[in-house]
Amino acid sequence: MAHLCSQVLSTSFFTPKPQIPVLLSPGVACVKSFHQYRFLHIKAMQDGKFATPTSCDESKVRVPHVLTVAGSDSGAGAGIQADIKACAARGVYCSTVITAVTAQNTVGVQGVNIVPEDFVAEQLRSVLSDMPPNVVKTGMLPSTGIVKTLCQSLKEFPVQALVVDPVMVSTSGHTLAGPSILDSFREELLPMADIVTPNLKEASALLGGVPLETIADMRSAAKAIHDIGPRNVLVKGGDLPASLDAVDVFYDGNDFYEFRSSRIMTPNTHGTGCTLASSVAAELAKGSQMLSAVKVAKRYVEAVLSYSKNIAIGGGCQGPMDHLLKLKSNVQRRRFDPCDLFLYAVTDSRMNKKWGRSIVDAVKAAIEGGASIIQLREKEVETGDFLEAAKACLKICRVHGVPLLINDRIDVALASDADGVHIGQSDMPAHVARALLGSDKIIGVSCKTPEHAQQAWIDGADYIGSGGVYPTNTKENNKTIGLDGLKTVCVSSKLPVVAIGGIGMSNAQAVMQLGVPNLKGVAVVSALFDRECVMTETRKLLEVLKESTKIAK
Ligand SMILES: Nc1ncnc2c1ncn2[C@@H]1O[C@H](COP(=O)(O)OP(=O)(O)OP(=O)(O)O)[C@@H](O)[C@H]1O
Ligand SMILES: Cc1ncc(CO)c(N)n1
Ligand SMILES: [Mg+2]
Repeated sequence: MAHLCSQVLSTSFFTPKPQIPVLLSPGVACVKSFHQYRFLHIKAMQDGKFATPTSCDESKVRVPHVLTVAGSDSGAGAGIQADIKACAARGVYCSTVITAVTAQNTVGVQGVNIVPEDFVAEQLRSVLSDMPPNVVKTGMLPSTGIVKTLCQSLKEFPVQALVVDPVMVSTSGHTLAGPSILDSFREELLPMADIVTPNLKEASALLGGVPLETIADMRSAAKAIHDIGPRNVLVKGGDLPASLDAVDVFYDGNDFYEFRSSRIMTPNTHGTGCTLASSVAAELAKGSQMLSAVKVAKRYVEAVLSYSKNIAIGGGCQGPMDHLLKLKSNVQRRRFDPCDLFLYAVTDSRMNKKWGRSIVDAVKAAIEGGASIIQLREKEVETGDFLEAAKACLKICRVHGVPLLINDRIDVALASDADGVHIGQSDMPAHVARALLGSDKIIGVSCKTPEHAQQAWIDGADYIGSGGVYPTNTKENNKTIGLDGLKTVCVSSKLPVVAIGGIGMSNAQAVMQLGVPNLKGVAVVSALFDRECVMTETRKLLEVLKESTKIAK
């Protein structure tokens, strides 16, 4: 495999032989010729950075850029709209040349209006002459004239890579580019392409109508299409009948690769092809080699399909996907609910060591016992180990819908994508933590006084922890504020409060019966973790807390 890969990487991407580049300033190059232009991109990619062909200003930041030349889909599942969203999701700037405007929805294609050839040429000139993209990706090219115009423009303004998605028929069966374009595809566009990504019907059309029904057929088709001239071919198997997996066949002229993912059972597959090709283009623009670009793109399509499998947009049977899953997963993260503070379990590395348990085992047991929120307070663990433990705990917490907070360590919270942090008065100020963590994460602050509570509210915290209510030996030199001190803080606090410090089975009821509405629960360390069976102790405490709320009512 390793040698196959190196074969692929060394032969598949660009044909021109490298020449000596003209470097005008370190890291940034002004380029004189087509070959130098391409070589600089290869070199920059090898160095992990790109040269900006038209700029010699070192202070400017390079942005990977894909130009998509495609049709507009009013339903926004495919076409230009899918391309922009896929590029945005992959962190790449996307400019657009629109070749046709389609009236389309989840039912089908109601109309197609082709943009005049000279206006496609004008859009191409506008973008290519002023803001050269790293990669051009093509979608719907509805006329021979438009294909020829594009090829002409690419000769005039060469780019690092050309990704051709030979869009012909929509999934609903409507013709988007008729057979008249096939000759110009075969004769002009495909020979310029670094990769072409036909689905089964398109591969068949490019080869004069051969039937394609098996993976073996897809391999033969990939080889035959490669003979037309593109450097790489990806025959997509989304529509392969009776296939449990979604299998795509990649051929680089030497080797075949099968990219497999499980087939996601969903009607929301409109635009998978556009999304895949745009994602390949985006990865190439960021500097990936072809094989890894295809691998990453395929994984992204699978993730988006899986994320979007149950979304309901439109009444037809071909729904769109939701490309911006990363943004959405933040937005849809369960918001902090003050009731989460009810039984707040705080881990302690010394106690875990004493009882011979891992952090993960301690967390698992507390959750099984009914803890409603977990805080990892690990003062004696190395950062790397803490991060790994946090990630493992997070998996368990997510399964049970229990939020996981990290004590003090904002870096560990960020790196593990934990639900938030709990910070003390001498840690990073809460407003700085808020700026670092963003609006979705939970922030709790330890407060002993009404002034602390007021500041926590101003700083954007979600809750406060108040104590020590009783003397405790888990925290040295910690002033005890007693039930009175707790009550004073609760009464003044605009935020929900969890009581902490020396609370256990014997005194939890007294705390909960203080009778202040924003006291939402108790945080405990020793009462759970300095015991032989964490799960049993958590269960017992939960019962005590439930009982005390009944009494309070
Ligand atoms: N149900 C599915 N589950 C997983 N992957 C899928 C599914 N359907 C398609 N794919 C993948 O999506 C990518 C696009 O393939 P497909 O054959 O659907 O292209 P297409 O027909 O050009 O798409 P469209 O015309 O809908 O934009 C491929 O990588 C394919 O394997
Ligand atoms: C505009 C447009 N481009 C591509 C496709 C293929 O999915 C589509 N349905 N519509
Ligand atoms: Mg399809």
